[in-house]
Formats: sequence, C-alpha cells, structure tokens
Amino acid sequence: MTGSKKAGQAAIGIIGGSGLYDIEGLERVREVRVRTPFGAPSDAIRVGVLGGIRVAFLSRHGRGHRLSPSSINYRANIYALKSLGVTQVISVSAVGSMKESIRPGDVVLPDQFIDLTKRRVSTFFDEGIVAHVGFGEPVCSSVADVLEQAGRSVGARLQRGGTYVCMEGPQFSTKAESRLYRQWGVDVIGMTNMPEAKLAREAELCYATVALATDYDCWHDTEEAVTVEAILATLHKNVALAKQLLKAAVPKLAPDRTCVCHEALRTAIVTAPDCISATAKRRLNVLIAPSVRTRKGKR
Ligand SMILES: CSC[C@H]1O[C@H](OP(=O)(O)O)[C@H](O)[C@@H]1O
Ligand SMILES: Nc1ncnc2[nH]cnc12
Repeated sequence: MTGSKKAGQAAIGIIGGSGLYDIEGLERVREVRVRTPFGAPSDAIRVGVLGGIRVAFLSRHGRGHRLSPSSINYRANIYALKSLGVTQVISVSAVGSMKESIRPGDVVLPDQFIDLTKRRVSTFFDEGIVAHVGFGEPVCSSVADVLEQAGRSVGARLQRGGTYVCMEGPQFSTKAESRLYRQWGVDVIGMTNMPEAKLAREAELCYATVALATDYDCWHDTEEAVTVEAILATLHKNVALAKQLLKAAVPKLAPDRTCVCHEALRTAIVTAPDCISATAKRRLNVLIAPSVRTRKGKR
C-alpha cells in the first residue's frame, strides 16, 4: 500500500455526489468525524484503502441525501479533507446534459465552470485575511488526464473538457434558462461544483470532476424534462461504472504533484503578514501556514 500516511489520513479525496453515498470495495475503513473551524462536514469521512491506495471518501449530501446543494457546508468539507492530508480531490456529480451529443449515461470531465450560485459562502478568505487565487483553469489537468485514461479503460463514453454551469437550485431550470445556457455554449448543468472547486483551489488541492450525465434538463424537444426519478434511474445504471472508473484512477494519481494547484496561495495572499488577525491565522492554519511562513519579513 502506498501513501505513507498515518491511519485516518489519505492523500486522495473522493467527494461522492447524488447516487454515490459510499464506495464498495473500500477496505480497512475507518470513519473519521472531523471538526473544522467552519462547522461539520456533510458526514463522517470514510478513510480506507481502494486498489491498494489510501483514500478519504466523503458523501457530499451526506448518507441518505440529507443536505440540499444550498445547505452543504462546502468550506467544512474541503477543510476537513485538507486536514486529513488530502492533496487531490476527485468529485463525482450527476449533471444534466446541455448538448445533444452528451447522452444520459455519458461521462464528462468539465474543464470550466460558470458560477450562478447566489447564496453560498465561496471563500475561506473573508475575515482577517484577504487572498485572490487564480481560477482561470479551475480544474487540475493532471488529475483529469488520469480520469480520462481510467474512464476509457473501463469503457465509458467520455467527453474530455466542457463547461459546467452551476445553478443555485434546488428547483431545476426553466426552459428559458436552459435555452439561455445552451446559447452560452455550456455542456452540462449541476448544482454543487461551485463553490466546491473554488474552495479546493484556495486550499491548494487538485480538483477534477467526473460528471455523470443523467438527463437532457428541460430544453430537449423530444426527451422528457428532467425529474429526480429519471436522474436516479440513470444513476442507478451508471454508478457501477463510476466506481470502476474511480478504482482504475486512484492508483494512477501521481503522489508528487507537478501541477500548480499546490502553490495557489503562494502569490495570492495580499494581507501583510503582520496584519493577519490572530483569529484568521488560527482558523486557517491548515490552509495558510506554509504560505504565510515563506512571506514572513517580506513586508
Ligand atoms: C438528486 S438530483 C439533483 C442533484 O444531483 C446533483 O448533485 P451532485 O453534484 O452532488 O451529484 C445536482 O447538482 C443536484 O444537487
Ligand atoms: N438537469 C439538471 N439540472 C441541475 N442539476 C442536475 N443534476 C442532474 N441533472 C441536473
């Protein structure tokens, strides 16, 4: 087994979305309840071994799907994974297809996001310390490379790249909205990847999403408009594929990161070190300690 991490720690995090509340085949599982300065994550984190590699699995909506997209504590989720030693996050999400070419059952690996959420806290840097991370490339292409290979190896119909528009929900879109997003050229629609991906970047975690297309939203002339029933039926058929994909991907993720995700904060913190409030330092210690340390005395 790789990943010389202590029990209860893991370098790879998996955030399971709708239909993926657990991972069978996760061995030597230890349930970790993490407390964070931002409150409780969606559920206990299940740390175990998948394909010989230690991973930390978190159900985004909680087991039993208790949390709506707007009430998920995204900060606590990302902070909790970071504090367990996670450096790379694979997110799994059900999405609506906004293109004829993406069929229910297909896998999309989005490389861009449009954030239309309205009532979510989307930063760790809101009190006592200011930071502006780059987000032009919101997805880690190294992780996406691995997901693409893994997806193809398990026979998924897969689209590499595409734009995920994140709506607030919980209601699905109107036809007018759906048509508008299509004019924007988006590929898929969902309700959860924002602010998750933003927070992952602020926490210097690699982040990539395996988006499982479940429906054609409500824009299609001949297909039924989306319903939860239809989404769950499609997920039911495809969740096994997603699990195979994850199992194939996990051992291929390089433990030593060469991407820029791990240094997102290096040039992002604008507050002078001696002006960062003690509370912020304490609250964000897990995230900012290395960057603040290297900037000491520079201002
Ligand atoms: C239960 S269907 C709608 C629900 O599914 C997606 O969630 P996730 O990204 O966690 O798979 C979508 O964003 C909605 O939250
Ligand atoms: N059509 C859709 N809109 C928003 N979120 C979704 N998740 C799955 N399908 C969706």
